[in-house]
Amino acid sequence: MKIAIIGAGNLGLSIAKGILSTNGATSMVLTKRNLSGLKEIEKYGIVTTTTDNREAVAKSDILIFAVQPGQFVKILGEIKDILTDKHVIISTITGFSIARMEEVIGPDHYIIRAMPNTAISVGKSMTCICSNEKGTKRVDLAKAIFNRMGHSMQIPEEQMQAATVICASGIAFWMRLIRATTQGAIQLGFDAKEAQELAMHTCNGAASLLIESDSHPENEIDKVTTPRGCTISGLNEMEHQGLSSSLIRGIVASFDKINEIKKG
Ligand SMILES: NC(=O)C1=CN([C@@H]2O[C@H](COP(=O)(O)OP(=O)(O)OC[C@H]3O[C@@H](n4cnc5c(N)ncnc54)[C@H](O)[C@@H]3O)[C@@H](O)[C@H]2O)C=CC1
Ligand SMILES: O=C(O)[C@@H]1CCC=N1
Repeated sequence: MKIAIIGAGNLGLSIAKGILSTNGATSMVLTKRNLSGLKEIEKYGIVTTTTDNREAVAKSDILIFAVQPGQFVKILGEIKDILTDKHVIISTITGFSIARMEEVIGPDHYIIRAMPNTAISVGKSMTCICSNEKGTKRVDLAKAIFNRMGHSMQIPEEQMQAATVICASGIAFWMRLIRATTQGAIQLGFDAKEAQELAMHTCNGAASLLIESDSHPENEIDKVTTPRGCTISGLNEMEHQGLSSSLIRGIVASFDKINEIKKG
């Protein structure tokens, strides 16, 4: 697969690293306005870098756009006349609808919107996908690409904003929970490095338990809460302090904000 990543910033570079670590491309062209931050990744034989988006599009079949929303219209305008049937167009741009893309490049292209997260760099992204394709050929290809670097789910376009909050911003939410658990472990006597190791592997174990056993969180909680034991004491105190409530309210605040940004 010949892949171009248009806009190799935080997300674009994470996707590039994920593709490299899963041998997901035969060639990869990365574009950016200033190429100095791409020196490391250029050392991989299949990677080339350029500031020329048209060159990247012409050399590739799969186009992954990862620029800021304000930069996108200009870039689409720049490359629209060289888009062909061979191209699979994938946009990761937050809040930028398929209809708005069609306004710039025309209605005859199949467009995929994908919302990955930065864990894509280590092959563990939760990526939501939607498309204007009537069939499934390109969506299946996009799913195959993102499934190599984690897990994907096809959703209606109306749910992309919510998916952004839960999956893309979600990385930051989970990081803060891991950080807080680490701080608790330090207070209980572990040094900072050990504390983080305990927190992140326990978090990984909790998610893996659910993924691999198809279980429900409360089912797993019941297994570790001894009557009158320490787990239920800790859990109940966390709930008295508003743990679930603050997480839900944070998610809703994030969703309100993303809708406000979309309105412009
Ligand atoms: N950071 C994240 O976790 C996620 C971000 N997104 C979305 O992905 C997009 C990119 O986000 P970030 O990577 O955080 O932004 P960023 O600002 O780090 O990266 C954008 C890159 O595009 C490059 N660029 C600007 N104009 C260009 C042009 N004309 N040609 C080629 N490259 C150009 C910039 O040099 C920059 O490196 C945004 O739309 C964001 O909403 C989506 C999911 C997750
Ligand atoms: O914080 C933001 O607005 C963007 C969208 C998802 C990740 N970063």
